[in-house]
Amino acid sequence: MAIEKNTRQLDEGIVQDFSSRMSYASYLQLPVLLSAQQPVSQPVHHDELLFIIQHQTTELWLKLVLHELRSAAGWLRSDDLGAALKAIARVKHIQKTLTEQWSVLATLTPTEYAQFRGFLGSSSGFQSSQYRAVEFILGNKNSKMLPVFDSDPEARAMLEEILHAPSLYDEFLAYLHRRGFAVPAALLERDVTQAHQFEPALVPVFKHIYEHAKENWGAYEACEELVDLEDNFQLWRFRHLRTVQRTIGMKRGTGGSTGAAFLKKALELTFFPELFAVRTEIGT
Ligand code: HEM
Ligand SMILES: N[C@@H](CC(=O)c1ccccc1NC=O)C(=O)O
Repeated sequence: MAIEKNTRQLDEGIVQDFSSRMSYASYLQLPVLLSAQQPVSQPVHHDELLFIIQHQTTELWLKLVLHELRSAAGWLRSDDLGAALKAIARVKHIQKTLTEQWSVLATLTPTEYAQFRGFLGSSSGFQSSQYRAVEFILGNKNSKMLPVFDSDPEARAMLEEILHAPSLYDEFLAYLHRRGFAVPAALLERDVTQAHQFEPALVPVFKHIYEHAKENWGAYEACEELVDLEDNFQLWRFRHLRTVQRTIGMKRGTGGSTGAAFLKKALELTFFPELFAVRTEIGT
């Protein structure tokens, strides 16, 4: 039937009685999800809801990123490169969404934020356990990050587990070793609770992969996927830094750090240094 009065007629079969059936709201636990936005400002500031939802949506996506990256590491461990690459591809799309999402928060002016910032106390994104877990699994291990989670034993235990597990890169290098590539033994036996440090002897391994891509397509593709992951991660960090600069300038952070100056230092970090170093060597 054609549309009449610019109003859509409902199809015959549309289910309407959910007294004993699973509904949208019950499957998604919407009463729990949608009751978790509780502004703390008094009187409630109009813009605090934006601030809360921006963070909560980020945490939801981080939950999926973590799920995918942990699975990807596991798939590499069992030599299932295809499954690992599929998970990483999904993570890359989530990262793009998260980076784009900063533009929503950028509509919060410094004046508006200053009107409710005081109510946030000492809370800060620095205390995000899921964010820290993602950093750890990508290889930016740092046990000094743990004490802020002492009052949250579950979060601390989750982080300790990831700290003591091989990172995604550790798993990739072990995979390459099993496939016959000359990955330095020091890397395969390294203390995985520490941040990965640049290993010059790994660069020729990647040079070989890049220069013989056709014969090593899986490894080559994985290298490029990891470069994308790092690139995307840095873009998120950069947008965070710019958002911080435009909302609080050079103020100290609520978490106690120097603020923008502290965040800027993270832009010097790298997860996969040899994958960037190999660029200099290619074609020479
Ligand atoms: C107006 C918005 C924001 C401001 C002014 C801001 C400010 C800051 C500052 C100053 C820090 C340094 C730690 C501290 O002393 O507090 C920090 C860290 C952090 N923030 Fe934000 N932030 C904002 C929004 C967000 C959002 C939306 C997220 C998403 C979850 C987020 C996640 C983080 C994370 C994960 C860290 C730790 C970064 C690291 O360890 O390098 N921030 N933020
Ligand atoms: N660190 C921010 C406060 C902040 O952005 C924040 C506060 C509570 C929960 C998450 C936050 N996001 C990122 O740090 C500030 O210094 O203004």
